[in-house]
Amino acid sequence: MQSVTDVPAPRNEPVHGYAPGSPERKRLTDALAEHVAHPVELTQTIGGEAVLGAGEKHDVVQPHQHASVLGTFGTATREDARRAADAALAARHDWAAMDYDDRAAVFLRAADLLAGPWRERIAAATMLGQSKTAQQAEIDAPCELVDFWRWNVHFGRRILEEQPVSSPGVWNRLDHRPLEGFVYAITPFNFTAIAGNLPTAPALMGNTVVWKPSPTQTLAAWHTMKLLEAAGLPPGVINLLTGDGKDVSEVLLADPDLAGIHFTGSTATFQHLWRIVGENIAGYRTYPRLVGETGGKDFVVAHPSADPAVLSTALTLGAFEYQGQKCSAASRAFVPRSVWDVMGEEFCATVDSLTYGDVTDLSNFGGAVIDARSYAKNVAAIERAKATDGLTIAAGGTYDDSEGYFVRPTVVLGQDPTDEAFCTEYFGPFLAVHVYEDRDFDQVLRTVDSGAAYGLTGSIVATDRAAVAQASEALRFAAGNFYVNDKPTGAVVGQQPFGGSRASGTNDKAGSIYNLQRWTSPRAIKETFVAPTTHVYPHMG
Ligand SMILES: NC(=O)c1ccc[n+]([C@@H]2O[C@H](COP(=O)([O-])OP(=O)(O)OC[C@H]3O[C@@H](n4cnc5c(N)ncnc54)[C@H](O)[C@@H]3O)[C@@H](O)[C@H]2O)c1
Ligand SMILES: N[C@@H](CCC=O)C(=O)O
Repeated sequence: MQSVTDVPAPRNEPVHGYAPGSPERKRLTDALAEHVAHPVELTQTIGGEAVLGAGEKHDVVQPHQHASVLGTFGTATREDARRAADAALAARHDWAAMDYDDRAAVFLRAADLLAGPWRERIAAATMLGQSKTAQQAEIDAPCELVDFWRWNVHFGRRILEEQPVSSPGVWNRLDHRPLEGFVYAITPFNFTAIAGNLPTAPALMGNTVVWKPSPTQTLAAWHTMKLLEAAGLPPGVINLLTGDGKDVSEVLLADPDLAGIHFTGSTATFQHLWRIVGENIAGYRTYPRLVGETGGKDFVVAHPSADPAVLSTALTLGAFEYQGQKCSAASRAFVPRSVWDVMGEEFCATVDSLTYGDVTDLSNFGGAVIDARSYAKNVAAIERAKATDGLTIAAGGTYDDSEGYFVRPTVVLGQDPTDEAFCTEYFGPFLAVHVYEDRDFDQVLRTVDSGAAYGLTGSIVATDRAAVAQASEALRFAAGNFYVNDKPTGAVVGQQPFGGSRASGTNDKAGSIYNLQRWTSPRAIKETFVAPTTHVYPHMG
């Protein structure tokens, strides 16, 4: 049982601007130079020990300059996976028995280290390894990861506080136990904060974890692991394995002690993992908790009353920040003809003016897409658009991978809102726009709702309040995060709990009380102070 004390009040980490001449800009450029000058051996952490993955070796490169190697890892083997699961199970008893405050203190200290002395090291690793600009890295890690760690401690405490009523002579309690076994955290390339949150949220609630980050995010993940160790995380609580995870899953998904999967990534990968768990279901000690936040085909719908400047900015930022590689990125837009006539041309010119380049040149708006696979997928989408009747390239449409995986921000006008461009997640800087007749707003809302399998984020841009209310109701199940007169990206922990349903995931809202609840298995305890000593009821005479 855990005691309940006050924890520090959470607050959102302020976002640094890195303006020319600022001290944080100097620290950031120093950190960038340090990473580039010293490629690292990206070891795993198993039971607190640093060991190189025993399998095939891979380089982590700068996507905007793919000849530049930042580090090398070895793919985790089945043996590595076995040792990691054993280490997690060995650490489980002591970690679960530790008071909540002691566990929380590790993550609060990690948050303060990241907000302070580790800030630029992790931000620079995120910029270089994942091709993020200073702004995009800043809102990811440090800021969002600091927020996850601080807010989770606050939410976890609220869960412990949740206790039943007691009737006279009886004391009822809830013991918020961790799950029985280990949690398998599998994380995506695009957010260092998500990668850091997925293993630590279950750990805060007393679970021990095997963490498998994305190969292309390994540099920042490795530094995050080192930061957690510096914050006092005991050996074995989180065990980091490198590589693509295929062999790891063969071992861990077949383990009777698999107690949960904390996943963020594509819909296809999550469905694959779920399928294997389903096949193995009779072999587990307990039903594994499956928490997965997955893909999106996020919409912006404009009403004829929309402010053209608000719409244009929401589309530019929503679709093209971080090269469209946010699960929340606007990738389909529905714009009334009267509004498009006002803002369409200027919007496309703005998109064509966006600079994508080397992210160490802080004047750039964006960088490259993550790797050759993503580049090929986006090139294919652009070429298909060029070759398809009814689709027209209105901005961008070019690409070049000679130095980095660069795809120009691309706007495609589509007459048919059911075309593939309006329902497939390309996960790149590709925005499909359908211009509709002003009178067809009702029909367009139905098309948006049924047009894609996902349900992650979306926006309505309108000044007419009745239109906002109509869209909010018509699109109630089309997005787990719904925005009014804003871009559909940029959720802040503690302010807009994040996640979606349908093909976008289990909607357990990362960085919220709902998510942390999934990592506990409450035990109800009833204690009777003066216990009955007869089985005879009054009515029995
Ligand atoms: N909804 C959200 O909150 C959210 C947030 C970020 C990203 N995403 C989604 O993530 C996707 C992009 O990320 P990605 O390209 O890293 O996704 P991905 O599915 O390719 O990979 C995600 C993780 O799964 C691992 N993986 C793949 N197969 C595996 C297996 N058999 N066993 C174990 N691990 C395995 C990968 O190595 C990686 O670590 C997009 O679809 C995006 O929408 C969703
Ligand atoms: N939470 C982020 C998206 C995470 C997915 O990539 C946002 O709201 O933009």
